Amino acid sequence: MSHAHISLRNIRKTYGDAVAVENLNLDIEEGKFVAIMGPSGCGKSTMLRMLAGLEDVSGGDILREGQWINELSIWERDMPMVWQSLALFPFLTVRKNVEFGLRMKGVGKAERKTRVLDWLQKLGLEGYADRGIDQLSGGQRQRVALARCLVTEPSVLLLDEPLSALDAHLSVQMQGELKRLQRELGITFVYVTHSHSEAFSMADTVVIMNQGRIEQAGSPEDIYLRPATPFVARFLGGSSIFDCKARRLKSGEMVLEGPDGSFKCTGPEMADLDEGQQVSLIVRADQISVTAKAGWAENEVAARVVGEEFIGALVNLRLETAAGTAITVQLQQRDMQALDIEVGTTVTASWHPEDGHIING
Ligand SMILES: Nc1ncnc2c1ncn2[C@@H]1O[C@H](COP(=O)(O)OP(=O)(O)OP(=O)(O)O)[C@@H](O)[C@H]1O
Repeated sequence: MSHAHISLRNIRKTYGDAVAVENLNLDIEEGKFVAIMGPSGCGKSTMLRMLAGLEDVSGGDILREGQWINELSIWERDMPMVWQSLALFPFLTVRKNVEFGLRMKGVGKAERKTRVLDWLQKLGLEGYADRGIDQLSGGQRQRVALARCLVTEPSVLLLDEPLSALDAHLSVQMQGELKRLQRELGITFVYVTHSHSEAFSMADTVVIMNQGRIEQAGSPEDIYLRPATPFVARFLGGSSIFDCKARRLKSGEMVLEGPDGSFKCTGPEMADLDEGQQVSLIVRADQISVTAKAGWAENEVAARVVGEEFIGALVNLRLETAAGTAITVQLQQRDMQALDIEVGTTVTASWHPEDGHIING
């Protein structure tokens, strides 16, 4: 029987009466980059700390290559963790910081020296070996923290928001370096982040958590194109969510009806709907068009412009329907100028029936 590299089975963590993680099941394949996302307090760090052995589980099993590892110590698990605060020793040099893990493992002096130099080189730190930690930039410190974990050549690395203390430019640079290292070394990365761009640009699998549970786990494309729950669609942002009920017309065609009108959808999910079934119709911001006049498209809704945000060449236009549904539309700046609209203007938002995505509930 083949086993996932790491499996979490029905993992639960409680602190007194408070439940931090509940019924959490996840299989992580070897050499994959798994990003864990979710709102603050949803249990991301707790899950990572349980994997690392920094926190006991209250229930469930952690398996590695099919072996039960719940009771292994941090050192025996060999899944080091890099986190935002880095936890470097400020009184030791870069070289001594990186060497630390090898000393703990009882690696001999000569081998320690070679391996430390090798990793300092791999991370572009060879000129900094004898510097103190306080003489380094944020990005250099981040690399020292990574080198300190990677020098022990673990097959799994746990990372808790490792780039969140860096400025935007450095963070993007480190994202590229992290992904390259992960791919070249074939290490499994379990990476907690608040940043959508970090998760979606680097991960093979994105896991979205909510209130201690997993809402959806899948490829970035899957999660982006096919959010499984209204929560995931809301969490990712950039989509409009219409509450609807399925209704069969006299013609036999199924439509989606709600406070914002009656909409057509040609997605494969339509065939499985029952009359009266409650669904959420999700339409991405880049799939919605805005026109000044109505009567052009199959799916249309009138909405008032309530805000606009300029992001480089794009504009996020925020609209609200008479029923109070929030609609987000992404436009090119030049298209926005051609529309000649402002906050308070009423416009028509429309989309093609094949562009809607249906979620139960
Ligand atoms: N030592 C603790 N004692 C009591 N409650 C805790 C403890 N550690 C975490 N919690 C609670 O467990 C829940 C999950 O916390 P956790 O730190 O895992 O969330 P998170 O998703 O990592 O949040 P953030 O994104 O803000 O870092 C929270 O409600 C938190 O308050």
